Amino acid sequence: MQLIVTKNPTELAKTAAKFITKRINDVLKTQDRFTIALSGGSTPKALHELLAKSPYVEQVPWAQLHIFWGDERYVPIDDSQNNAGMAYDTLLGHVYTPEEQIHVWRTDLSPDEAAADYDRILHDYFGETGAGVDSPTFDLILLGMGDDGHTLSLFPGTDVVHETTAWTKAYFLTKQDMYRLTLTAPVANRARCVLFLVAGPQKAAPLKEVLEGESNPDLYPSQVIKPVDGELVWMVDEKAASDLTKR
Ligand SMILES: O=C1O[C@H](COP(=O)(O)O)[C@@H](O)[C@H](O)[C@H]1O
Repeated sequence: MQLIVTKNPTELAKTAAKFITKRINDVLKTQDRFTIALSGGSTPKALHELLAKSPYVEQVPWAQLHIFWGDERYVPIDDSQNNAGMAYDTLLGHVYTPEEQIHVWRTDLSPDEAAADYDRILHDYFGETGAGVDSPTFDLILLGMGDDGHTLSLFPGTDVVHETTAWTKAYFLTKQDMYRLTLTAPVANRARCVLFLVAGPQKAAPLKEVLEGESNPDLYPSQVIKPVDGELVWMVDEKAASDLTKR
C-alpha cells in the first residue's frame, strides 16, 4: 500500500490528475483501451474539473477510455445526487469518449434489474470464460471514503460488505432512505490499481481506523478493499491524514 499525503484538497486533485494521466498513458503503451471506474460524492468533483482542462484534457486519449462507476445512488441521472450525472456535468460532457464506451448504472430499471444489467455488462465486457471473480478487471478504480468509513456503496453494518461472489448488488440503505447500486469487493479487488481519494478533517478518525485500526469491516467497510495482485494507493490531504501515526 502506498500513502500519498498532499497539502490540501486542491493539491490532492492536482496530484490525482497527474497520477491518472500518467497511468492511462503508461498502460496504453501496451494495450489499446483503458478501463476505469469512477466514484461519486463530492471529493472527485475538483479532479474531474481539472481533467477537463488544459494540460490534462489534451494528455488523456479520451476515445480509448472505457468508463464505469463503482457505485450509484438509485436516483434519476439528472438528479444532483446521481454519480454518473455529476461526472457528465464535471468531466464527460467536456471530453469525447464514445457513448457506447460509457457504462452508467440504469436507474430507470428496478434496483435488482439495474444490478443484474450491470453484472451482465461487466461480464460481457471482461469476457468471462468461467474464471468468474478470478478475471482481472479494471485498469484503475477510483474510490472515495465516506465519513462513516464506507466506500463504493458498502456501508457499515450491511451484508454487502461481506459479499464474496456476486460482482454487483442493489439494496435499500435504510439510513439514507435510498437504494444503492454497487460493485462488490471481489470485483474491486481484481483491479490492477485502486486509488482512494480522501480529503477533509471529518475523514481523519475513520481513516486512522481503516489504515491503522483492528480489522473491523462491519464498522469500516473500506478495509475490505485489498487488491489481490494490483496496487493500492491512498491519496489523502493533510487534514484527513492528521490522526495517522504511520506517515
Ligand atoms: O456516497 C458516496 O460517497 C463516497 C464518498 O464520497 P465523498 O464525497 O465523501 O468523497 C463515494 O466514494 C461514493 O462513490 C458515493 O456514492
